[in-house]
Amino acid sequence: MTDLIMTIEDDMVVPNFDAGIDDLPGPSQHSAKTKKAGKSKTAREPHPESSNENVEASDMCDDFVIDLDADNLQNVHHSLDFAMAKRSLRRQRQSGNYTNLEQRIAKHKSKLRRTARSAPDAESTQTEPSDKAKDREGSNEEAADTVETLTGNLSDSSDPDNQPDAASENDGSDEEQFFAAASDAEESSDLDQDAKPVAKATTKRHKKSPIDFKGLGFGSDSEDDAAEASDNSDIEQVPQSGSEASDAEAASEDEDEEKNDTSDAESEVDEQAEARKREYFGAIDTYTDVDLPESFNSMNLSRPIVKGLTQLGFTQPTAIQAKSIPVALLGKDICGGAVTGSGKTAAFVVPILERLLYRARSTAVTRVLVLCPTRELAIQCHNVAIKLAAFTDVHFCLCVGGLAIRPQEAELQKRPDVVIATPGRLIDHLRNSPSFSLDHLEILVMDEADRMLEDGFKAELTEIVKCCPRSRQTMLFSATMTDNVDELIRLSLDKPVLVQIDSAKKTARRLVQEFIRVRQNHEEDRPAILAALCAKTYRRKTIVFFRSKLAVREMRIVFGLLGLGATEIHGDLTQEQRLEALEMFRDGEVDYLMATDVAARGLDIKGVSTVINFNMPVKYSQYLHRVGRTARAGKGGRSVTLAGEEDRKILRLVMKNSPAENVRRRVIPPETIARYQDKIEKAKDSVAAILQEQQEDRELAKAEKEVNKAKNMIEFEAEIKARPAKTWFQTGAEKRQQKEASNLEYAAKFGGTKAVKPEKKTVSKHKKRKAVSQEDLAEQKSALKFIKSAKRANRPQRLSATNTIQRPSSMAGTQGAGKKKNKSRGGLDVGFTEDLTSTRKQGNGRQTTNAAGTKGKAAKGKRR
Ligand SMILES: Nc1ncnc2c1ncn2[C@@H]1O[C@H](COP(=O)(O)OP(=O)(O)OP(=O)(O)O)[C@@H](O)[C@H]1O
Repeated sequence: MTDLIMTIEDDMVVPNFDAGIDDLPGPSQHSAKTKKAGKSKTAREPHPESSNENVEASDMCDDFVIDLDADNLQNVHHSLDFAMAKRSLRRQRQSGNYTNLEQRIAKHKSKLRRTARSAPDAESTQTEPSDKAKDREGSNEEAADTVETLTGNLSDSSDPDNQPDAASENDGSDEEQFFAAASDAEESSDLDQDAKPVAKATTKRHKKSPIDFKGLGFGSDSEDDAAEASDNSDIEQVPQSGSEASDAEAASEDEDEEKNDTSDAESEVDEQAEARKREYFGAIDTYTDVDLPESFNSMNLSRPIVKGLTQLGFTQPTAIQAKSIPVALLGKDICGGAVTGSGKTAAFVVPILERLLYRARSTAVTRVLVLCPTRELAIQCHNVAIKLAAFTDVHFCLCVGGLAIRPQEAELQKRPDVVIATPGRLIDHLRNSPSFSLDHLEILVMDEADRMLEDGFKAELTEIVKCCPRSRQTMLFSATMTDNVDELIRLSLDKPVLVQIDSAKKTARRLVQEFIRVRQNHEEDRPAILAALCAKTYRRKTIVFFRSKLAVREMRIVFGLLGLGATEIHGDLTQEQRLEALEMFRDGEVDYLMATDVAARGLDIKGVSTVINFNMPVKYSQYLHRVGRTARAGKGGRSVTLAGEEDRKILRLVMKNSPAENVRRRVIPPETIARYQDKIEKAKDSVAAILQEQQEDRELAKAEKEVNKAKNMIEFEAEIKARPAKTWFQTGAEKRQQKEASNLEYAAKFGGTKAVKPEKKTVSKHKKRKAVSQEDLAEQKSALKFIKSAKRANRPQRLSATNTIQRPSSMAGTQGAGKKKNKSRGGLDVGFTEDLTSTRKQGNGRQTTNAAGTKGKAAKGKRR
């Protein structure tokens, strides 16, 4: 490929302590040229995103990462060249002689600890209370309650009640030792960390290890492990064992064969991905000479855009914005990657708006298309775009599935400047909405591009891309981008610029990740662990992710019975119910949002303090997106994952890609689990009854919908028959097939992840049908029969380019969201959005949470 390719790399953001970093021998993946350029920038002021300094530094020196302030780091580098030492250590280890060097490292580390202890507490000067402080608040609240539960959560080793159930575990000693270590670490994080953050960082940083499972209590149960766990229990000793652990090769000496294999496989996969990336993006040359803008004002943006940004409180660009906006304004294709919550939405919306300010206004055409993988994400993106464009005359249209199609068609007929859509609905419009086309498209954006490529949208995307002019500018953004370079080639980016701020495997810098081990024979403990966690520790704005919809429904009922306000979001709900649930959670009406992965990507809900993974997701990228719902926009947050034995691979990736001081282990004492198990057991019958009731509700609602549909068909038969028959891009079965295939492809390519099991759609449908009463079934059948015959009657008619059949206004009036018809286009945009989000106004059977967690009476009342 002869394209001129430019890449902006991590080291373009200059951390506070660049001098120290630059002194390090650069890792091999950074070209000498880039390093040199990085050095030349050391005098520059810290970037607004310099809060990312440690993460970025860790990218540059992936083996030794120190979370220190500039002075300490310089001390370290001046006194010992760690990277060199590490290499020698490795060599000496191979020859069996490393005592001397280890002693040297140990000496320097203890010196470092001494320095760190005497160093002033940088973080304690923060105005915002730290997460730890907030947790401490929680702890105090808990103290009045069943204190042992909270301390139990943190496994207070001094409390006999909090000791692990030795009888039930075969590795009591190593667990006990480890609990002590975890407990110490956790408690000190609550009580001491603010006082000694540097000391903590110093001692724990060396635990950064790709394969330090023992550190999390996931190691084997051998005596050796127990001994090592014992070492780890003394936090001051961690660096010694940790320094070994931080060296992937060295650590592999202590790991079992399986771990070695996986580690090798992972690095091989990484190398392959890197090679593919380089092949596609060509020689890595650079943007290092470009002065990155440090404020929006210095980006030469127009006044209306700056006003929009200011109104949203965006004064300084985030790193991804600082790097990609200037490139996007040049009209170049972009492949942008930055950690979750880093402001990628504005990174593409701002240049779009800026460019649209200079559009020819004589003819209205759709010039920009933004594709999002989920409806909620598209709605959110639409809202952000409207706010940023508040002082411009740019018009938007939202086209997402699950909402009335007619109002969207009406909007599209007005040829909005920007269409924000989900792929399926967009294709529907492209095929069936008269006069809508992408012929004049200038910019195509794909948010969460990797998800769209990997998750069954590939064919749809290809179809959409085919409909766009080749001359367009294309921008792809995601927090987990790089694995899909092959797919990006297919999307024919033209001379793309890679704007990769953070590694595609990194979590947000201020995210603390906790793990709770669920032993092989204790899988049934999960509900009790979750209930205990939420009832006692994580009481506010918490999202809980599950693998299945049934699990979401069940746990929501359990939460209701335990008096915990929760709502749910998953694919079995109508779009209105999904939006309703989000709104309730956003507004703080409930504290818990129980979700499947439908809510894992992109959602930006202010103040989410905790994300809990009831199960570890099957892909590491899913994990990153899930935990990315907290710790956004530079704020702190916490994730808690219930990890089983089968989750080691993902856990290993977490360990490898997160600063060690941000990874914790949490232990919940068996008594607490038993207590909550008891409560859940007692509620079992109620849960079953409520589930049954919900199932019946759903079936009835479905039947009601079909009947209404049939009524409409009868009432408007002539008009409906006169319409052109819709054409579909893919059948449901084809789509499912493709999703399975792409998941398998992903698993085969990138290993370390499992293919998603094919959905058992037919079985569940069958079961559902069984549950419906005979009467409803008969009603449904006759309605469906009628619909089918009406459709059959329509079949010969096909959409043609010249077809301009007008829909009867009476039909448009039946679509709830389309009722508002503002005269000005701007008014329409806003009204449309309001209609979408304010589902209450539409009487859509708001989900209310009562003690039993059942859906609202509104729906039932409506039915009656
Ligand atoms: N320049 C800025 N200054 C302050 N806050 C910002 C800025 N840019 C974005 N934000 C805020 O950061 C948060 C995250 O932004 P956004 O949703 O665009 O992140 P993202 O990178 O797309 O996340 P994800 O990968 O999860 O989709 C939002 O609440 C947004 O308001």
